[in-house]
Amino acid sequence: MPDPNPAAMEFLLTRRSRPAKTLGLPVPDRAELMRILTAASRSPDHGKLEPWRFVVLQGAALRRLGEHARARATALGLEAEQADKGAQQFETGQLAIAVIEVHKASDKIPALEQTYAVGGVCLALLNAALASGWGANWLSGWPSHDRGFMSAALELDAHERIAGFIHIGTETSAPPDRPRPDLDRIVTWQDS
Ligand SMILES: Cc1cc2nc3c(=O)[nH]c(=O)nc-3n(C[C@H](O)[C@H](O)[C@H](O)COP(=O)(O)O)c2cc1C
Repeated sequence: MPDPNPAAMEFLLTRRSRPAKTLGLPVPDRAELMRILTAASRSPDHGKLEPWRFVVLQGAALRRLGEHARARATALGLEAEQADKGAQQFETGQLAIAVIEVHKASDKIPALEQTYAVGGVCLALLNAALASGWGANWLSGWPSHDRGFMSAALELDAHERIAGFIHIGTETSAPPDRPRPDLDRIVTWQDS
């Protein structure tokens, strides 16, 4: 017989992100973040390769990433609007966790499965923050795909890349929910 957890199911059925730009102070302290990161790391991981790590970014560290994003935008010749889009999450954010995909050499586990696992960690991190009562938002943006930014701002090695920045903070406004997928369009049933 199933052993339901109605509170967990209700959370999953109603969970939603809060836009990063609406997140304010306070933010979780180190002890609470360790609990949230522990929950995030309790994620499916084929072959137990642990192909991820976290960089917790706050205050001056976030502003420094903003400066790196501006410098890369200039080096890449991006328009001002693009530069702003890339830099603003670091210039205005209070707390963000960079989830780093750390590719592990393996004869058995394809790289794509490691990428899927890290995506799962990002969602688990988002959900752990939301379940703890914080607002949270998973952002990427062009800097997260720019090798120059990855090297200069976070000193990532060639086998590492940014899976996402999970912003966490206090919700200051409650935007309406976004439309959700129509299950009738995406579910097929096969039983014969
Ligand atoms: C890999 C990934 C990257 C994303 N990057 C951005 C981003 O850079 N900017 C943005 O506005 N939304 C981005 N989003 C979408 C936000 O996380 C958005 O708030 C989310 O889709 C809302 O979903 P939820 O309410 O179900 O949590 C990204 C989502 C994913 C999965």
